[in-house]
Amino acid sequence: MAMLEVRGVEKTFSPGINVAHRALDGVDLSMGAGEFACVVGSNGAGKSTLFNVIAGSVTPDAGLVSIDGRNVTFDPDYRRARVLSRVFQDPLMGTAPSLTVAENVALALGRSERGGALRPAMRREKRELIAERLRDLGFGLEDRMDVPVGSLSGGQRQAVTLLMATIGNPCLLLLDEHTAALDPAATERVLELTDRIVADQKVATLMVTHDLGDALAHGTRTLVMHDGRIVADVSGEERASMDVADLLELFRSTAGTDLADDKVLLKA
Ligand SMILES: Nc1ncnc2c1ncn2[C@@H]1O[C@H](COP(=O)(O)OP(=O)(O)OP(=O)(O)O)[C@@H](O)[C@H]1O
Repeated sequence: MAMLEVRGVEKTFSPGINVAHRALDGVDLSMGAGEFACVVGSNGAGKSTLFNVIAGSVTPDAGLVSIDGRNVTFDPDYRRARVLSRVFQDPLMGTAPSLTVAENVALALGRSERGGALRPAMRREKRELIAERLRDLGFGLEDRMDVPVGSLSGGQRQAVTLLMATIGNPCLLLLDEHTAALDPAATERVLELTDRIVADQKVATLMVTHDLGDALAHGTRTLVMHDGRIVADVSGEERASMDVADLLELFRSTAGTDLADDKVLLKA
């Protein structure tokens, strides 16, 4: 069964006035467990709006969204929180920066007392479990459990955020340019970790990226968006044999124009 079904989704902002813009123009998408699709596209193609509709922070004008077989089209975002996690470009959006690494992970585990009682009350088994999960990340965070998340490097913070986003085994993971603020070395490490988490947990994953090389090197599918539509969806051997030049050509032939993305990265 599909973990995510998006059918005929349409969204127009400011309808009825001159600047009305159809941000999503009939989007269909089906994702199975463990599928990992990278999403690329031109400026204003509708990538963020699609994520917002899937996450429930924007309601579509038409169409449906279903997660793990349940129609969630009109459910508010907080009612999807158990089945869906989203990681943003800014790692501080998914964490409490003044709390320690261990406290943040404990909060995500959902079994902790709140506020100041958290640290002394954290039992040894829970600390050991958290240390083990941190060790698995491979970022040395098991030795930094008691430092505030705000003092970590960007890559370490995104590693903690990824752990927190997936510790509750969501059906669906939305990665919203989650490496865009990182340097190339940290980006590489966070993407390797992302690949590992998606493979281990078999979570259906969508990742927006402006790096066309990463969009082909990571995951199992590449989706190309333009003008509110998914204009290409490549996987399997076709994708495996593609390079960045092929992806640009695919964009040109399916969108009918060159890719116009002021944040695009073309490394092979
Ligand atoms: N809240 C909003 N109100 C009005 N227009 C909006 C709103 N959100 C998005 N839009 C418009 O919808 C269109 C799609 O925007 P969206 O942010 O989804 O594109 P995107 O593919 O994420 O772009 P980018 O890569 O440039 O961030 C754009 O024309 C944008 O201006």
